[in-house]
Amino acid sequence: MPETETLSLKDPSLLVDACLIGGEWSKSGAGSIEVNNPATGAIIARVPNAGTEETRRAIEAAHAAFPAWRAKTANERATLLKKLAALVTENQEDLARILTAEQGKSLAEARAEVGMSAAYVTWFAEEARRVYGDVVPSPWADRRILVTKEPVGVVAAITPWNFPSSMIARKLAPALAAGCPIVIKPATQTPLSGLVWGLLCERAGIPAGIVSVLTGSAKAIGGEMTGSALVKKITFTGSTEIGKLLMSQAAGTVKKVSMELGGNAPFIVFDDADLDRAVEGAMLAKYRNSGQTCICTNRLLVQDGIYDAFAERMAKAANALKVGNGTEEGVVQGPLIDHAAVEKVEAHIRDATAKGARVIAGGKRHALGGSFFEPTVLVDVVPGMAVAKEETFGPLAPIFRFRDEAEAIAMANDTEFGLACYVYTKDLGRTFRVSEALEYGMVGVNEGIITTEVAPFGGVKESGVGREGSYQGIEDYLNTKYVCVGGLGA
Ligand SMILES: NC(=O)c1ccc[n+]([C@@H]2O[C@H](COP(=O)([O-])OP(=O)(O)OC[C@H]3O[C@@H](n4cnc5c(N)ncnc54)[C@H](O)[C@@H]3O)[C@@H](O)[C@H]2O)c1
Ligand SMILES: O=C[C@H](O)CS(=O)(=O)O
Repeated sequence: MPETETLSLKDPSLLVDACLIGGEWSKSGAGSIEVNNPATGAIIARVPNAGTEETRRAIEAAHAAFPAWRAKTANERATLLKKLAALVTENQEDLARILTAEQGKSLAEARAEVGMSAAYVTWFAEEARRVYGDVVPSPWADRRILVTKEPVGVVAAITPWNFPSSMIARKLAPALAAGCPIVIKPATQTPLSGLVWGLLCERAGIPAGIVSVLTGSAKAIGGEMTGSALVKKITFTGSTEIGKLLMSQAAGTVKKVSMELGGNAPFIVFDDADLDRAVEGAMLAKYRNSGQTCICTNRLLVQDGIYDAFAERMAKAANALKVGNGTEEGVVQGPLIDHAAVEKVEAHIRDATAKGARVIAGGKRHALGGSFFEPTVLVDVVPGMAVAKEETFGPLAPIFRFRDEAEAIAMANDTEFGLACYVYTKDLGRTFRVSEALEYGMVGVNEGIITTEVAPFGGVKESGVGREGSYQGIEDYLNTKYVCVGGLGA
């Protein structure tokens, strides 16, 4: 029987173990679900196992609250969102501790994620007041052409465990800014960072029913969200497999969809790159959140001339990473989310080494046990190995080699995914040639960390549909309306 663990919080009320449904805190559902700390296995909370009935109530409450919310001025919504951002910032330490306890990432990364969450809310508080329309020159003397933007209505959001706070922020903020209510289902593994959004929205003065947060059966909640005619948009962040399922379920009522899905990011290093900068960037792009981010590099493509030097430096840097409980000072690699994640990393290492790859750093479960894994580097990796095609989602850096620009581009694009990619070179012409040839939604040039609320985040191919963040991020929560005003006389 796992032990229980009490988190040390300045404000213990931020550890919320009930669902927010139409402004009411509820423990309704089929029993409860344990929330475990992946670093210790301890139970940190139990949350409701809500299902279809609770979801229906939340959707109906959102539908009822929508007219008054959309009738508020953009400035009134912006003011409430700024209060919400201030509450996130004021409680950053507690929110980070809750996040680390249920997800495992280091406290430093958890603080950064909470900071990014506040940044998304602040950004869309500002964007709320910039939802512009158009007045178009009319082809008719007696008519005028107006184009306006209107909130789509009730939004349903389903989010992943790897960024359990910021993935909610970059959906909740544009939805509310645009005038839409939202019903949120956080990941089963990390519900607490989701439920607390409901509490903070309540404390910010956002009206009852505008934000609901439900934990429980993903299939039942998702089925009600995608099947309800009252829900006008589905916004999902998670695996491509589940994204495709939700898109098909949403088709029945022709809902708008935003999909932020899986990745398989190539990290391309040319002979002329700044080697130290490339290794630094690769370490960030690979091992952030112990390799469990959608834009983590999944394949390192290194040109022949610097292959050995790059691999040696990567191995040295990987061996220097401190692995442990995210609350420990200096720890930069927490546990993987669960044992299935560990088994996937092991399967990719087994497959690659069976086909000729060599381990030059890590390569096995960490001595700490549980779901801790050694930061690993493989060399002599070639296409045809599982790591070339499958998203590892763990601390595994497989290094492929390439001869020239054309081969690098062909290797990088040889995947059904198209989320993020990285290119290291000092050559300006090559920067533009390669960036333009790569089939991805985002390109980091000489940078391993590219996420910001001001830029459009999203992918092409099977990495998704739509963009989050930037001025574009609010567009997905708006409908366009064309108004032709006639009978005006010459
Ligand atoms: N593109 C991005 O911005 C982005 C960000 C984070 C994670 N991801 C991707 O997400 C994956 C890892 O996250 P994950 O393991 O949580 O993904 P997942 O798809 O397994 O789960 C994501 C969410 O979907 C829910 N879900 C699962 N089955 C469902 C169903 N049948 N109906 C409704 N909801 C269901 C889960 O409970 C969770 O809330 C990786 O592929 C990663 O690349 C993408
Ligand atoms: O896992 C995917 C997230 O979108 C990571 S990021 O924090 O937005 O880069």
